[in-house]
Amino acid sequence: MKKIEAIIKPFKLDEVREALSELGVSGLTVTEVKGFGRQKGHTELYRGAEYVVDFLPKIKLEVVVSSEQLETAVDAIVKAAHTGKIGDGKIFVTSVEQVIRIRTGETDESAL
Ligand SMILES: Nc1ncnc2c1ncn2[C@@H]1O[C@H](COP(=O)(O)OP(=O)(O)OP(=O)(O)O)[C@@H](O)[C@H]1O
Repeated sequence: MKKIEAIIKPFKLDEVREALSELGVSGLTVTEVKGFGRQKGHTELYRGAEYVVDFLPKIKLEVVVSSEQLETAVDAIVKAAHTGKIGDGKIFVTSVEQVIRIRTGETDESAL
């Protein structure tokens, strides 16, 4: 199993969530975060306003998928979150050792 951590532009969240739902992804976690990438020192447009980039609001989306689903899920996120403009975000993939559904005690793929 793999955890995909995607830092995306906030206004892209609905599109990304929809794309993942279409793949049958049944759960995910979203956090409001702040960050910067290479654009530091430049300006970025956020909700119509130009910001001199310090820390910009971003969404961190975490989703754990089976290893077989990884590539399709990453592709879907990239496609949905892409604008081609600076600050589109980044995706980090890590391995997950164990998943447990607390209510039923199911584990790993059955618990996703
Ligand atoms: N190396 C990193 N480690 C942790 N978080 C990162 C890293 N790089 C980027 N991020 C996070 O991803 C967000 C978006 O990054 P961003 O798209 O600006 O990266 P970039 O490499 O500068 O690419 P681009 O040229 O498209 O702007 C940042 O605001 C930050 O929250």
